[in-house]
Amino acid sequence: MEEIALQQKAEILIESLQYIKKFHRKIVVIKYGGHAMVDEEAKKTIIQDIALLKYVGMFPVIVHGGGPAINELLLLKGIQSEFYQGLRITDQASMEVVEMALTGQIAPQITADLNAFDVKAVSISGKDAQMMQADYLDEKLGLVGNITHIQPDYLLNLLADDYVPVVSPIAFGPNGQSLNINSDEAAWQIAKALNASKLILVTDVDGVMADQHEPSTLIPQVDVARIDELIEAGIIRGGMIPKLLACTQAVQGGVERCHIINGTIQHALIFELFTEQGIGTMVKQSL
Ligand SMILES: Nc1ncnc2c1ncn2[C@@H]1O[C@H](COP(=O)(O)OP(=O)(O)O)[C@@H](O)[C@H]1O
Ligand SMILES: CC(=O)N[C@@H](CCC(=O)OP(=O)(O)O)C(=O)O
Repeated sequence: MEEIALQQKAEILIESLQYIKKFHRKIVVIKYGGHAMVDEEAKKTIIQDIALLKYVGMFPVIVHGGGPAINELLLLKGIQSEFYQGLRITDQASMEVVEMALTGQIAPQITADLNAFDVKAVSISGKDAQMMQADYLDEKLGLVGNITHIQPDYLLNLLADDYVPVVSPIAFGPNGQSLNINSDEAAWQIAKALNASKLILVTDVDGVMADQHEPSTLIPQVDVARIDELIEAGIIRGGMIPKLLACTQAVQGGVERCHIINGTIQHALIFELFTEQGIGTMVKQSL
């Protein structure tokens, strides 16, 4: 019995060998969405998975979100918040709260959790070293940014020194003004600038579904050429639109594959990266 269990363990490790080899020394950008951070058990396994990716020789880069935590802090401070097409209308008072939640709470927590696994993680704001530069997107949205340039040197130096960067989606705007960036947007821009092999968007739904409320209708692969059609048909709505647009930009910008996965499934990242069938929805470019 004991021997069979050991044999199975060895087989599992050998099955993952081809993937470990494929992604060795490759950059994988992981967008860790706010909704996937709500479940404590799943949160623990995401951190373990990232630590494992690092220890088998990949270069994970984390871009985190935190919509629910920002909402909670705004509520506590009595500040009303509204969204326009998935983007938070951000005035100066809200911006302070957004920055406090993202760079003051969420990034240091993810970093500390990773460091507890002896991974050298560091939290950085997109503003640091002017890494993520942006302009105002639309005056109706206030302090929301439109990324104009990613300066990747700082991130590349961190990776070369074996650090795992945990990036908050705050950009350096005109005169150093902090600008609020949707984290899906920050993630694809960073993935493209780093020439990443993969972009993985971790959310709290299984992927793109033909019927959004029916997990059995999961679409395992979407070609970028079909995305507009799926949006026009009303199959992809709400928060899924920026995700698929981010995937489109990433794969058109040279990132080989983009995946949307459910981070509330324990060890979702390992399923995606180290198994033949993967998990969630893969977005790829037509051949
Ligand atoms: N076709 C679809 N398949 C799956 N989810 C969809 C679809 N269309 C719209 N959605 C919505 O997109 C949401 C995911 O986006 P969002 O809530 O912004 O995630 P996150 O906070 O992780 O960035 C889902 O919870 C779901 O309500
Ligand atoms: C401009 C804009 O909307 N910024 C987002 C940034 C956080 C985010 O994107 O978090 P999720 O990934 O959890 O949604 C916001 O203020 O909520």
